[in-house]
Amino acid sequence: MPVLIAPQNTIENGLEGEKLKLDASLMQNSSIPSQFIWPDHEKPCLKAPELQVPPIDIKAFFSRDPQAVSTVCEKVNEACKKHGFFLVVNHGVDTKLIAKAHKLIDDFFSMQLSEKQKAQRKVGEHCGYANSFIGRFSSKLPWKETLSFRYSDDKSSESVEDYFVNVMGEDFRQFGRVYQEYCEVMSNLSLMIVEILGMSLGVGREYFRDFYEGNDSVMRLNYYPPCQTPELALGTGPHCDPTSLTILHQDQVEGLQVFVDDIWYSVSPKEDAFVVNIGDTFMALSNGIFKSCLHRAIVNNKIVRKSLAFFLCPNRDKVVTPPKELINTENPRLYPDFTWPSLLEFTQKHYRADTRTLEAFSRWLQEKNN
Ligand SMILES: C=C1C[C@]23C[C@H]1CC[C@H]2[C@]1(C)CCC[C@@](C)(C(=O)O)[C@H]1[C@@H]3C(=O)O
Ligand SMILES: O=C(O)CCC(=O)C(=O)O
Ligand SMILES: [Fe+2]
Repeated sequence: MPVLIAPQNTIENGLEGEKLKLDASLMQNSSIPSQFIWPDHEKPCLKAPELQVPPIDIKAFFSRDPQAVSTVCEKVNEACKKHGFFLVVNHGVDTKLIAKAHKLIDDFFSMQLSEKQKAQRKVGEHCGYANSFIGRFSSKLPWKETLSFRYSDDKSSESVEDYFVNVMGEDFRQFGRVYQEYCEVMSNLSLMIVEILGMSLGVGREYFRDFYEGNDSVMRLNYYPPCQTPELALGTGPHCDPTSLTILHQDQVEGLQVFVDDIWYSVSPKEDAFVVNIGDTFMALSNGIFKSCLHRAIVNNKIVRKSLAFFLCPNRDKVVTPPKELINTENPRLYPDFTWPSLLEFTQKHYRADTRTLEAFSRWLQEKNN
């Protein structure tokens, strides 16, 4: 099992750590540190064919017109059984809110490093600011900076606004308010999408909607600086999201690629659409019927690329177990019962997310329980 945490004395705290921080000097370098160079078999193809992902019309589905409902369910079913990616359009999310959320990514990541490090992600935790993930990985470092924070539907939990004020200071109250609103909208959109997934799997509208009420999710801002050698680096390496569902809004810079039938395809940005993909947790919940697939983000040598990623996660007490309708002789049980916090701990401390995460996690659980 690949060791996830780099030996602390080599990268994060040592001089090495400073040389690997993504900052102006590193971005102007014509040659990038070896820790950011991916092995030949994982280097990106910068020109990839376009993946045909179906646009799902949310408004049409909720019009309750039987034809619209059945068309949406057919498209979702086909896409999720094959690669787990689809687009959501006619979603009703305020375009001004999306624009504000993108603008604040620029505002945050253009700050001094010392300012950003007030939110520094701590080893073993998944929230906070990360710069090239030094101290997390010892090689194949992603060419990106990220800021991740928790969003909980439960009003008794710390709000996004309070998180930013506590971590960054009173000047970030409005910043936090924007992302609190954005996360609330994403959470509501997620519940509509899991209603559609329930109908597509034949378990009805309410099953997954009830499961994700009171969700305890993760919001992530991805910031990919220009890289002088984009053919050697990756903004985000090949992975499957361990979470349940990802709602991604790309800025208008190409970068997202999905691995389908052994070919890397690009999913081009569309301003009026969110890209939605199934994560490992929902794949387990659907007993493997809907797929969580390998994807990555490439970088370029000219312009910053940004993306907003909302990762739907169930409340910590929910047990991930498929509805009985999805278990039968043709579809025997694939994964053990688990809770999201245990899968999260596994990906944070023991395993770098890839296509085998759930299998490795199942073995880890078994060893832990024996
Ligand atoms: C709970 C999470 C862990 C990651 C962020 C969210 C959901 C996606 C995960 C991630 C993006 C999968 C690829 C590897 C990763 C390390 C990354 O590139 O950021 C993952 C995130 C993480 O572990 O911080
Ligand atoms: O930035 C992107 O387009 C994809 C990022 C991603 O896959 C992730 O953050 O999990
Ligand atoms: Fe992802």
